[in-house]
Amino acid sequence: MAGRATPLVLTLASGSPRRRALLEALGFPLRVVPPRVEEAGEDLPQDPRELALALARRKGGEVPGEWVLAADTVVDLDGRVLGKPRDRVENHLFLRLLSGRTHQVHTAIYLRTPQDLVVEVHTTRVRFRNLSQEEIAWYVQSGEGLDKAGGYGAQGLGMALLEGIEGDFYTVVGLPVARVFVLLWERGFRP
Ligand SMILES: Cc1cn([C@H]2C[C@H](O)[C@@H](COP(=O)(O)OP(=O)(O)OP(=O)(O)O)O2)c(=O)[nH]c1=O
Repeated sequence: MAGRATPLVLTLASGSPRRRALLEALGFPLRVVPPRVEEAGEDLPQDPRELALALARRKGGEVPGEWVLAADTVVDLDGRVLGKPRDRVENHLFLRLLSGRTHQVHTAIYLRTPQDLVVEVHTTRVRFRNLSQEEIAWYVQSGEGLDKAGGYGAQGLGMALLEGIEGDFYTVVGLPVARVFVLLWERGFRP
């Protein structure tokens, strides 16, 4: 119809319910297309930040659309990547490693627009309390950490494990949402 622009839709190349909820909370019209990518492999970088960037690119590059957003979150304990735990035993191990220490959470974002492509990585430092074996067992049996990088969710029961956070909280839970908001806003995509 003359004079009526097609409403913009942001294609979210992610199966993460967290990412979806954050963008929906801001009112962005979304189309969710989970990418089917291998998140492991010999061809991926070892460096945690580079790994997050490579995976975000891989996810976003898979999905067609005019406005496409993808992200990847990596937990980095002194250079060692802690991915999603394979099972409860590994989740237990991860929490023992994280206990009483500070780690970094890197979230890379990939935003493809009709004008350009932005790929960048954001980092937040998270410090865990000293956790007892009983506390770790309590958390692991909840199952909350199993689908999350590092084996915990700072937005859920995992809040009880934290001593402090330095940086953007939303970077920890999977999307530096204020930065995404700015990138979209600057390009004329407003919720
Ligand atoms: C550290 C941490 C991670 N996470 C989540 C965010 C991400 O969803 C997940 C890391 O895995 P990702 O591979 O980044 O994302 P995903 O597999 O859930 O979704 P997709 O690849 O389809 O986009 O861990 C939390 O929800 N809370 C936390 O505190």
